[in-house]
Amino acid sequence: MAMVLKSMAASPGNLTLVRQPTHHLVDLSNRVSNLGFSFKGDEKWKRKHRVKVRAIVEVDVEGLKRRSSVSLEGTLGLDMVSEGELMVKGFRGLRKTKLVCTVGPACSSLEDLEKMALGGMNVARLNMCHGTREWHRDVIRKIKKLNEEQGFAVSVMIDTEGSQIHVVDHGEPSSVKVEEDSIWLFTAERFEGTRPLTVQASYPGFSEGIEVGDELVIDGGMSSFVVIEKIGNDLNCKCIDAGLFLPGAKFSSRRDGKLVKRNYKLPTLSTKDWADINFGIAEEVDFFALSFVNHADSVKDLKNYLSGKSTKPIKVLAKIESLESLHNLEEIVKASDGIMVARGDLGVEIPLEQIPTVQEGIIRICRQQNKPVIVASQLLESMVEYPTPTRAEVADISEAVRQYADALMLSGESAIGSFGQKALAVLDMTSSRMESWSRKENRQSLLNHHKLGASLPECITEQICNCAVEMANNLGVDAIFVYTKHGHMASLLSRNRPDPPIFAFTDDENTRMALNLQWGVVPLLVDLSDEAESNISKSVDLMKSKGLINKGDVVLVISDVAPTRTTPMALQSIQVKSII
Ligand SMILES: Nc1ncnc2c1ncn2[C@@H]1O[C@H](COP(=O)(O)OP(=O)(O)OP(=O)(O)O)[C@@H](O)[C@H]1O
Ligand SMILES: CC(=O)C(=O)O
Ligand SMILES: [K+]
Ligand SMILES: [Mg+2]
Repeated sequence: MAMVLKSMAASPGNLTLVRQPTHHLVDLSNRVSNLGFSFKGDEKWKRKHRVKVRAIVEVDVEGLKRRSSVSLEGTLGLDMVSEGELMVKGFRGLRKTKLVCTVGPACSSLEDLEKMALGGMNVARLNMCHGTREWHRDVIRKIKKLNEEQGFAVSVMIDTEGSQIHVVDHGEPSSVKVEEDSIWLFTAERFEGTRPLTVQASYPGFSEGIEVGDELVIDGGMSSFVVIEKIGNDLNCKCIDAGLFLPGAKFSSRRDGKLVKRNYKLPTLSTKDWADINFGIAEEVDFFALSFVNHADSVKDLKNYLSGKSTKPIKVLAKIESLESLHNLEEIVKASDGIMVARGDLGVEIPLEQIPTVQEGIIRICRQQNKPVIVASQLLESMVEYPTPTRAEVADISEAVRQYADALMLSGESAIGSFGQKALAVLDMTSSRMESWSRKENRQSLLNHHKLGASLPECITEQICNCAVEMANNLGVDAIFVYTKHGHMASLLSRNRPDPPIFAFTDDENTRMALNLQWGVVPLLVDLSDEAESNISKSVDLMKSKGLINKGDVVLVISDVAPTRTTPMALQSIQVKSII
């Protein structure tokens, strides 16, 4: 696969091209979104002078030569990665599945973050389990700087530490081998240094509800013990399945093969979590991912807190990673703005073989309830160390895409791995390939048209979106345009997983950043007037002038016009426009 930059011309002005694009083009395969163009100089100046910079790019994808003119003019409110991708791959080539990357020491420099953004990162995740607040602040500011100065639109997510009874410290910095029949003491006692065959639990009440004869399963099966004696809060345990003890290992307990429900009455949000939430509010992040949610109430509490405390509407995602959350799933999904299937900790709490069906069930409920859903953990675990994925990992990613998850997430692969960008490229390529393959199957029936709206106007909006997607698919239109203030119609369209991409025009920056997580939605930040027709013609003209839509393209347009003085009726419509 070869890519050659043919020619490039910049209009006069004090704009500086700071990097030659060829370097990115060569090593990042067929993603011409990875153009690597970046400009010094401030955004306002560029907008004011409507600077035009065009590059002619010739791409040789599997023997098929395509020539494209890539416009880097001012801003259409379309992020530069989507714009580049649209130019080269066309409407059908846009990836629908969104990508979330955990930022850690391996990718926290400005340069690495830029490469991740170019590689298709839609959302950057910061795990508050690690690093200092200063470190996180620095990363958030770098991402915002890249967005502002280089035309990216990467959203920021803060993932809380949460208060799970988790860590069992065995006193060693690395893993410890556990021999069959060896006897170990699990204690909540705090002591300096190490004692042989002794592990410290992080919480005094860790053994509550655990009885003699129960099984302790470490990290979902790394090793297993049977409880032979209970002395106060401490447990004497015999290893019945030899294996490993990793530092910070987690455990679940089972009785007669069934999980023992443990009710530690720990708050979902600890004091430290609340401080991290305040930090996220101050830094104006876009999402909070709430760890170890057990009940809808903790989601509601946080949402209430945010509505009083944050001027910016920050979305709250609930992480499903406990047995209890599965019992309260529907309520939690209803209360949240989105869900993360946190398979890492979930695999400690439930038998591993249940994860695939649980994942599919969660995705189905999320789609029914119209909430975006992220599939997380171990998607490309082997790539933390190796430059290629296992075939099983590629199959796992493909299955999550086929199940129509909104987003896929990298954890250690990007945070600490040696091949973070490559792992991102694997996610990108695998999901794009699976999307185009499964587009041929009509999966709309899977939705069973679960009715969401309670009031008539809500039902009308929902029906319009359902019908619009059916029409768009049947007509084979190139794109769907929707004009939306809060992103509701865009998400209702996305819920139906249409064949064409959904371009969501909004004048609200927060809506734009929130839509980054929704399947198939390309959010654009534009000025919207009360005049629906003028909004439509303005955006079509802009896209045409930038060569993003062409003569002969067919676009399905959904507009939702609130009543005004001149038009006292609310009007929702579907139009089909042929570009001339
Ligand atoms: N900011 C960071 N600083 C240092 N290491 C990090 C950071 N973020 C992630 N890591 C490392 O990457 C690994 C995987 O990251 P991740 O945060 O996704 O862990 P996780 O255990 O899956 O998440 P959670 O703690 O929410 O269950 C962690 O074990 C940690 O070693
Ligand atoms: C992502 C996360 O928290 C987990 O998988 O446990
Ligand atoms: K976390
Ligand atoms: Mg977790």
